[in-house]
Amino acid sequence: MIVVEHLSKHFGKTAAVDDISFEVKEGETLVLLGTSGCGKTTTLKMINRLTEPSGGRISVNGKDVLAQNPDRLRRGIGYVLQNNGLFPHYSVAETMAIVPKLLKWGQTKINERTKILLEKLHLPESYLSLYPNELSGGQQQRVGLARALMADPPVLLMDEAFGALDPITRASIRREFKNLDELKRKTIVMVTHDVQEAFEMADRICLMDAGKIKQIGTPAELLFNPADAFVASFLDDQRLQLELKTVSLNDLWDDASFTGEKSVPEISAASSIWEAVSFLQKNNLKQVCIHQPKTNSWKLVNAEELMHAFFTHKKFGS
Ligand SMILES: Nc1ncnc2c1ncn2[C@@H]1O[C@H](COP(=O)(O)OP(=O)(O)OP(=O)(O)O)[C@@H](O)[C@H]1O
Repeated sequence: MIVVEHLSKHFGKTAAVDDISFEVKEGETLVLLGTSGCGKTTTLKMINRLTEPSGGRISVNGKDVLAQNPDRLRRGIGYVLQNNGLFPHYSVAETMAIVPKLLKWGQTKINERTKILLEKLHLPESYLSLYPNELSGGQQQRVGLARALMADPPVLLMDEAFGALDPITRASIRREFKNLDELKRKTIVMVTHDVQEAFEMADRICLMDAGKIKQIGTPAELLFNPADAFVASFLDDQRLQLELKTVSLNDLWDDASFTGEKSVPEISAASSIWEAVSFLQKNNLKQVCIHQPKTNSWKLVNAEELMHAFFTHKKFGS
């Protein structure tokens, strides 16, 4: 879907992006992760030509982006800006109508799509007349996403989309966004410097440093097969939490000695260990029943057995 080949960007003597190549498959979420100044935003902005590359090639859906009219290209790629990027003098309704108007949609179609997205993003219709300064950070974030989704673009670029939010709102909004059906169908490239966020949102992570790619792979690959010492140490501070979020109940299914028994409450085997333990804690439960949809079977487990299985799991246990 998106193919980046030998892409570079120099600002004077600074090589902001230095000969990087990667692909993003259709429907995949790729997270560009790395410390401040490593070239994430510059990479993202070259995909929709807000920044012109110094060298290399990018194609979206088989078409070279440099061969396309930049305005037309951008109308087909949703973009959620750092700190929302909402225009202060545009109401929510006007903000959501920006791209549809460029695409010459009629007012009825704009109203219909606006209504659908407000509902999906849990924004009341009464907000349509409000301006950004009348909205909370979380609400602004929802409007920023709604604006990017109006024309239902197949590709979405998100730059530190949750950056301006407090940690609790940030975690709950990104969980909500991850489960939005509108986002599940899209090819997404997302920039963040937040490791936990990257691990929660990504199908694959592209870890960058000083304009180069250090490793690109699934969260589990980066955690359990780091390409080098830089990758390992980048994740070290938060390793335990990341492992608990990455290893699923499915991963432990075969070698854990849980009791096979059907009961309620139930949790899917696709859930992470972190989700299972949080579920037990939040609901003040001693045991939870794991459901394995593939074989339609169940296993009963308590928190102690779960943690024991996690720490003795053979494939991981770094
Ligand atoms: N317009 C510009 N002019 C000059 N230098 C720039 C410009 N944009 C970015 N840079 C430089 O390029 C490098 C990469 O910047 P970039 O914004 O891509 O990093 P980043 O990883 O997204 O960082 P952050 O998370 O802080 O946004 C930095 O050294 C930055 O100072």
